[in-house]
Amino acid sequence: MAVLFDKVAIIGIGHIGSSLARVIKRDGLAGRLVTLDSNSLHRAKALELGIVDAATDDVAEAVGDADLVVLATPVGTYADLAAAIAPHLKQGAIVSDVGSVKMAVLRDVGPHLPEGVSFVPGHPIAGTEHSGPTAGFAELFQGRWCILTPPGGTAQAAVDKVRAMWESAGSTVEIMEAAHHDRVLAITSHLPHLIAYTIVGTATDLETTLQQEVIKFSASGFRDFTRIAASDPVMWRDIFLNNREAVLEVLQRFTEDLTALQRAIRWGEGDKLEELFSRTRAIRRSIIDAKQA
Ligand SMILES: NC(=O)c1ccc[n+]([C@@H]2O[C@H](COP(=O)([O-])OP(=O)(O)OC[C@H]3O[C@@H](n4cnc5c(N)ncnc54)[C@H](O)[C@@H]3O)[C@@H](O)[C@H]2O)c1
Ligand SMILES: O=C(O)C(=O)C[C@]1(C(=O)O)C=C[C@@H](O)C=C1
Repeated sequence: MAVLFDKVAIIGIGHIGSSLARVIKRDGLAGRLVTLDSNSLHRAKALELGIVDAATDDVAEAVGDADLVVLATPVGTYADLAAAIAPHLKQGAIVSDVGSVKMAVLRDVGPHLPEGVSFVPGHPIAGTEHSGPTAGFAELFQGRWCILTPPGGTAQAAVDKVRAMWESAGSTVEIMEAAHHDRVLAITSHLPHLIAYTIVGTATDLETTLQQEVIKFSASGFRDFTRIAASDPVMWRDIFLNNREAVLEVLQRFTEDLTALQRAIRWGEGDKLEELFSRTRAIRRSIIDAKQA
């Protein structure tokens, strides 16, 4: 692919930032690729891996002259980072991000950006439970969705350039309202993580009483939960604190459904259990069929 940007700055060269850096390098999307990261070990590793041209902790050096700046740190850092980078942004620059929530990004980043800078928030729906620059890989975004939530009035040319970058990564891009994104992701991503954190926490507490037997006899169902529950604690703390309303809403609904199941088990209502399990089995099969089509 042709060069999309003369200079790109990635803020945070962890799992997602380094995966994007690998794509940018692989596809020659930037004339120069610089990272700003507060962790000196991550800066050194990114240089050693050859996935960036320069790594710094100096904001002006990183974002000065950049045509695209991508925030790829936990969303709780965004407000301070936006305030720090804003004075160094050039006219015509695009600011984007990869954060897992989007309303909070509009709230925390948007107000800091000067006139003449375009804002195209993004969220690649791809990731693993691993963190840091060694956990990244260029194929991470292949065949996955990337949601962009540009605020009304954003220059179309800026949206098109960010779209082209994600399409080069192999993703299908969808434009969405930030509030809608947060409600959808609350159920498809945030609630499942909360459930995984809870179930592994409960099992570990029980294990103390049952003396090690929970982990010892854990079958694949529980192991799947432990993978999700191994996800980065800081990243997920920030997601829940910054998508509070949408998560609390689906959690309320989930709690009611769980109580209904509890009742069905207590009163021996097998038909109710079987009806739900049949419905969810059909959903799983339709997801697999849609993927294969
Ligand atoms: N991991 C996933 O599955 C996934 C998927 C999609 C989106 N995201 C989003 O991507 C973002 C990054 O997640 P990740 O998994 O790559 O995390 P990560 O921990 O692997 O990487 C974060 C990087 O940011 C750096 N950093 C942290 N605070 C900083 C600061 N104030 N200034 C400069 N650098 C700082 C860290 O040193 C680290 O290198 C988060 O906003 C997350 O919500 C994550
Ligand atoms: O597969 C995983 O490990 C993930 O949790 C990835 C996952 C998800 O929930 O789908 C996690 C958070 C992101 O914002 C996007 C993707």
